[in-house]
Amino acid sequence: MDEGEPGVVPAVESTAEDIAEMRTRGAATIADAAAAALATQADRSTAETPAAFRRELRAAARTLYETRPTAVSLPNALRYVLRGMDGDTVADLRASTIARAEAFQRDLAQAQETLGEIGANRLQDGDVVMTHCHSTDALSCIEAALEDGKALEAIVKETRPRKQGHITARQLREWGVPVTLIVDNAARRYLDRTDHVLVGADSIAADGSVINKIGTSGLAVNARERGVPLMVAAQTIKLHPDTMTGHTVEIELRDESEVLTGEERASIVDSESTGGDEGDRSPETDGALTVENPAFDVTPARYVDAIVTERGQFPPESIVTLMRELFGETTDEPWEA
Ligand SMILES: O=C(COP(=O)(O)O)[C@H](O)[C@H](O)COP(=O)(O)O
Repeated sequence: MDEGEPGVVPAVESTAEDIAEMRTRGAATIADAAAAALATQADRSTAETPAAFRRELRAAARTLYETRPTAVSLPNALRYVLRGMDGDTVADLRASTIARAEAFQRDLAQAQETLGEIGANRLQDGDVVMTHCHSTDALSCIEAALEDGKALEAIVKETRPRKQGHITARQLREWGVPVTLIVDNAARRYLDRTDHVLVGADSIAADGSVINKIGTSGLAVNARERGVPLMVAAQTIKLHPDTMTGHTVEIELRDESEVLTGEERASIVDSESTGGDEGDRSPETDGALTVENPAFDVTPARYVDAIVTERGQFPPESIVTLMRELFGETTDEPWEA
């Protein structure tokens, strides 16, 4: 991350670092943390003029925006809060920004609950649900189904390289759901006894394609081949308005170290094959061994059976109508103003 922008309070810097380092992760959780950070910036700002206050809030939003590129919930949250910054005095600007951020957080929690109730209707008593990664929106559907008295079982994909499947498994066990944890490569085999694949989303494009944790698209293709429906649980904050004007969603590439330790690299690229010294094994010098670590992939709309939002469930091809209604045709980046 950069040096830091003038006026940005340390709490915002540390929220940004938590997001970048994935101590705070998952699209909804990131959006919630970003809104809370803007409220903290507003609260702790020492700006003496309205112009300075606005500058600081924009700088704070930029700091948060630059952390991770794929989950659109982050810029959507920042845009929402900054648009609510209103007033002619620092006191008014502070109060309106904090109120707007708090409203955002309340709505986010409410949307997740509502979405869960809608998604739960798709799940029947006795169903087996396969999950990928850890999605609070997806889990909300399972929680609501359990509250309705339905017994569910889960097949939880480990989700390499960071194993967010363990977080999902822990939550499901806390709720008393029987869990079978599998490695990602076993998914197709276990689709034979799966009734629903249930995943979340980091972004949803105007054509209904779903951007989610790497491996989602392969799972979706396999699920279609096996005749298992794929349901995406995603609050409308995951709709990516820029895709209405043809922009593509940037897929985050993460560090090699999540995939391969230095020792593992050395065991692959030995001194013989590099023709160099024992110590000459850094990623820079072992140019011929490239590790790529995309964090997300794109699942085309045709493999998705339903997108469940707090506004109802939609066939993916019709999501653009909701996107237009909620975001209009254009978006701006108020932190660049
Ligand atoms: O892909 C991930 C998390 O990726 P990462 O671990 O890289 O952040 C989740 O499926 C979505 O963010 C949805 O989560 P939620 O439903 O909680 O918003």
